[in-house]
Amino acid sequence: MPAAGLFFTFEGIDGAGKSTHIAALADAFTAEGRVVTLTREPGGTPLAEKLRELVLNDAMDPLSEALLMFAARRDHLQQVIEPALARGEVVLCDRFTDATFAYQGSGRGFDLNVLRQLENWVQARPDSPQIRQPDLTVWFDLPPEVAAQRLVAARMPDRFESQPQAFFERVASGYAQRMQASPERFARIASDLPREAVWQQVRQAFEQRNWLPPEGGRA
Ligand SMILES: Nc1ncnc2c1ncn2[C@@H]1O[C@H](COP(=O)(O)OP(=O)(O)OP(=O)(O)O)[C@@H](O)[C@H]1O
Ligand SMILES: Cc1cn([C@H]2C[C@H](O)[C@@H](COP(=O)(O)O)O2)c(=O)[nH]c1=O
Repeated sequence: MPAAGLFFTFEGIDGAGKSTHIAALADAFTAEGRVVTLTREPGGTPLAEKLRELVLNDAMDPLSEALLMFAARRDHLQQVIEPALARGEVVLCDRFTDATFAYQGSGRGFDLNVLRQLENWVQARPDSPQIRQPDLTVWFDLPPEVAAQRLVAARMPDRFESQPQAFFERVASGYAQRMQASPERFARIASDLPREAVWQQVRQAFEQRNWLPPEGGRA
């Protein structure tokens, strides 16, 4: 029987350490013989990458920002995520809808009920009464002041990365609320630790759910 598709998303404030570990997870699944689709939001398709350029660089009001995030997501789901899951692949997606609730909802103060409605429309599936949601969301939880220190050394800030620390405190509390609402979908990773200690938590989150074997556990 072909393997079932698996959809995993990675969340956290800017600089929390997602990218560092997504590549290692892709290697771990590939080593298990799985085909991996590595992708990101906003982005992942030619159209969604164009929308990414706009939302990361152009000034706009919170409703426009939220609508563009969901427009990019709709295209990404239809062109990349759903087809990959239908082929039985492992989809590793750097950010998804929890980011919209955290950034546009808690960060910008945009109406959460409108976001819930958009989530229901955009993630609707023709073959199921349930909307598409990740099988697991890995949340890299890092204090905003630590993330800011890490990013200073890393790159030029975009529209989101240049927000003040209070914005990222609201974003972090938005992630905490999303986890509280669906605890079974989340693995919280204490991320203010050395890279190897963070990786061990990430790996264990997948081993505990039997999506990866114990590290070094194969002959
Ligand atoms: N555990 C760690 N300790 C110290 N520095 C780290 C750790 N993990 C990642 N970093 C560094 O912090 C910076 C941000 O990491 P990374 O790019 O992985 O974060 P991110 O969550 O993907 O960020 P963004 O969402 O903004 O793209 C990088 O320079 C990375 O090398
Ligand atoms: C999906 C999504 C993303 N954002 C923000 C969060 C980040 O600041 C950027 C993406 O940059 P990254 O380096 O690729 O993480 O976009 C958002 O505000 N809302 C969303 O739904």
